[in-house]
Amino acid sequence: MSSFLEEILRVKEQEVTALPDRPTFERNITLKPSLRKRLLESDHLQIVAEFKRASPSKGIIVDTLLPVERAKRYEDAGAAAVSVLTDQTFFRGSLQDLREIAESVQIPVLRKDFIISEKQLREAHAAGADIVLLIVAALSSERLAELRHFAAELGLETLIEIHNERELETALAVEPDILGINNRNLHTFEVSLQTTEQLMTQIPSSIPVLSESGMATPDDAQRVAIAGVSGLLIGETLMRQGDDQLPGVLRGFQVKRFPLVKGSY
Ligand SMILES: O=C(O)c1ccccc1NCC(=O)[C@H](O)[C@H](O)COP(=O)(O)O
Repeated sequence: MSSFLEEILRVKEQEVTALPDRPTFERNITLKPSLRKRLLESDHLQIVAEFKRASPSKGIIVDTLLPVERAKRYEDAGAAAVSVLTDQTFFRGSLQDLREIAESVQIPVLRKDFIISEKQLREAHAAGADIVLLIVAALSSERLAELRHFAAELGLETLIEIHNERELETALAVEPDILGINNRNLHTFEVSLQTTEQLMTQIPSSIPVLSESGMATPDDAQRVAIAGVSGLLIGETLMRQGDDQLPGVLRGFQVKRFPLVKGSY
């Protein structure tokens, strides 16, 4: 395990210990339409647009945007879902960001965090998330299976994230709703789209795949589209766009899928 991941998991263990078994608030909105379904049915790459103030690799990205305002702009620009980083210590996010966004948009909302406990899943559900991230590198295969199962019981879709072949095997064993290939190396923070290109050769076409991290231009989207992904998870590039530029930039990433899905020929 990378030392960064070890550090973040130490902090998560402490946070989880302090969490109540059951959230002190209840979900007050219904679940949104399935992202998995949209990924499977669309003939263009679908964009999961991330609300990301800061990151371990870049420090502060932008701290002047309001979560609800930006999420609504993502939705208006055609994003398929909003990803909300809820980690405070390393990404300056919060569960409050997620609650506010989930109450304000009609597209599904992903809780992007380092989830290691059922408590966090209950909390995500109560706050209004529709999808949760489970990172294979952060969990034993047994815990991954338990958390995946519990998320399904709550009605949450799972985005199961991998970085390499070994993690792919573990992820496939738990039948992910959506598979995420993260192009960012957790040891060096370097980003390489080759990670997506290489792993896509081993993934059955029945599983919708998001390529995550490092998407800067439509050429990047085209590259991973050719490899066969169904969508992209994009944070920094979208966060850095002004309101006027955002729709055009987001549209630029919505390139045609390969192989073209049934009905789109
Ligand atoms: O973004 C980071 O620096 C980072 C470092 C270590 C673990 C995770 C990290 N980011 C979480 C993500 O997966 C990204 O926020 C997401 O894929 C979007 O990436 P990008 O488009 O490159 O902002």
